[in-house]
Amino acid sequence: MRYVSTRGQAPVLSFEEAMLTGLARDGGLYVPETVPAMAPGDIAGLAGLSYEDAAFRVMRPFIGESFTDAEFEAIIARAYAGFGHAARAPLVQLGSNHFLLELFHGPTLAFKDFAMQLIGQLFQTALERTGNRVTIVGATSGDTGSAAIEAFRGLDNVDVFILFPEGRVSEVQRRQMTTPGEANVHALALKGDFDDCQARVKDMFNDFAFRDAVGLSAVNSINWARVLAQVVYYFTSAVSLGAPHRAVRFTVPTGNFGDIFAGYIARRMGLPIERLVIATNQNDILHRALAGGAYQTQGVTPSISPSMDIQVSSNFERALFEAYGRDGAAVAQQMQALKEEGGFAISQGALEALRETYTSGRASEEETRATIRAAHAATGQTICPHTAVGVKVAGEQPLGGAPMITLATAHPAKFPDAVEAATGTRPPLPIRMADLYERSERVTAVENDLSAIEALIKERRAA
Ligand SMILES: Cc1ncc(COP(=O)(O)O)c(C=O)c1O
Ligand SMILES: N[C@@H](CCOP(=O)(O)O)C(=O)O
Repeated sequence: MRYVSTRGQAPVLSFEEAMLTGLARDGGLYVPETVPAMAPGDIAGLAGLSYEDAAFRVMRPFIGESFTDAEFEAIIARAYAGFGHAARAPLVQLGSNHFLLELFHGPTLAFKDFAMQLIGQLFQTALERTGNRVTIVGATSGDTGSAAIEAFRGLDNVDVFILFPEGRVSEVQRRQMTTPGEANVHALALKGDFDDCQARVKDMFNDFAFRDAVGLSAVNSINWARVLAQVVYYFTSAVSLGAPHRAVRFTVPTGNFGDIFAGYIARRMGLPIERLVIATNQNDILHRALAGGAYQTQGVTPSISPSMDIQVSSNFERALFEAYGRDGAAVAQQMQALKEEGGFAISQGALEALRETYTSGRASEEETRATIRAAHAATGQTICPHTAVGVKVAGEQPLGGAPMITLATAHPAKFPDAVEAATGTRPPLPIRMADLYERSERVTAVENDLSAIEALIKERRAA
C-alpha cells in the first residue's frame, strides 16, 4: 500500500512513512494510491465482532508491510483498552429511524480518542524500532489537543506542542491540555483563532530547515492515520443496522472535514452509505461551498460549538482531490488561491462530483441551543453542542428510507455552560476527571508569530 500527495509533487510513501511525515513536502495531504475494496460478504462478517476485531479487518489493507499482523493486533488492543464503554462506539436510538453514534467514551471524551489512542501506539512502536525522536506540533480548537496530549504524554521519543486559540476553547478542554504534568507536553495559548494555529503548524512543515532540525510530525487530521482510524466506526455502526444489506446515511458535525472524509473512504471501500451530510455551525464555509460552489473564507466567529470554529478546512483538500479526478495540479492551484486570495471557485464538474456524495446544512447558535433543549425534553438525552448541530441538520433531511446515523462527537460535560444554558442542568464530568478544576495549570502564551513559536519549540524540546 502506497500513499500519494493531493498536490502530486511529493515522494510516494509507505503507511508508516506517511504517518510519521504528516504533511507532504509539497504542502499536500497523503491519501492511499488506491482505496481497497471490502466485499459485501466481508462487510457482513463484521457483525458480532468486537470493535477491536472489526478495526483490524477494516484497517489492515491500508497498513501494508509497515506493521505485522501481531503488532497491529496488539496496538489496536492497547488503543481501545481505556475506553469507558464495552462497545467503544455504541449506537443509541434518538428518534424514528434516527440514531446517535456515541464517540465520546474515550479518555478525553471526544471522537478524537479513536484515532489518537491508536496513533499514539503506532508512533511508539515505530519509534522504538528505529530509536528516532520526533517533535509533534498540533493545532487544536479544543479536542484534538487534549486527545493528543493524553495519547503522547510521558512517551520517551516524543515532544508534544499544542497550539490552541487563547480564550476560544471551553474551560474543560483547556484544563485537559494544561493540567498534565509530564515534561514532554507543552500547551501553547496563541493569540488568534484556530485557523491561525493551523496555519502556523503548516508553515512549520513548509519550513524545511526547521522541520528537519526538530523531526517534525503531525497528529492533526492532515495525518492520514488519523482519518484511517475513524473509518472503522462507520463500518461498525452501519453493520449493526443491517449493512451491507441495508444502506444507511450519516450526518457528521464538521469543521476540518477529517471525520466526514473517513465516511467517504468507508463508502469507497464498499459500505452502502447513501448520503454523507455535512453539518456546520455558523462558521458555514463548507455549507456555502456545497450550495454555491465558492469556497470563500469570511473569518471565524466564536460559537457555542467551538471545536468547529474553522474556516480553512484542512481535509476538504482530500475531498477536492477526489472530486477533481485526482488532479494534483488543479488542487495545488486552488490551495494557492485560498492562501493568496482567501478563496476559490470549485469547477462545475468537481462540484457535481462532491454533490453525488455530500449534502450540507448549517445550524445557527439559537438552533443549536434549541436542539439541545428539545433532545433533552423529548428523550432525556443530553447532547453536546457539536452533536446538536448534527442533529439539527439531520432533522432537515428527507424522512424515511435509509436510517440516519448522527455522529455524537463529544461528551456534553466538555461544554457544561452551553448545555446548562439550554437545558437548565449542568452535565457532570465522569468521576475519574472530577478533580479537573482543582489541578494546577501549565501553559505558555504565544503571539501569532512563526519565528517566535519555532524558537520556543527548539528551546523547549528535549535535545
Ligand atoms: C466535538 C467535535 N465535533 C466535530 C468536530 C469536527 O470534526 P472534523 O474537524 O473532523 O470535521 C470536531 C473537531 O474536529 C470536534 O472536536
Ligand atoms: N476540532 C478540532 C480541530 C482540529 O482538527 P483535526 O481533526 O484536524 O485535528 C479540534 O478539536 O482540535
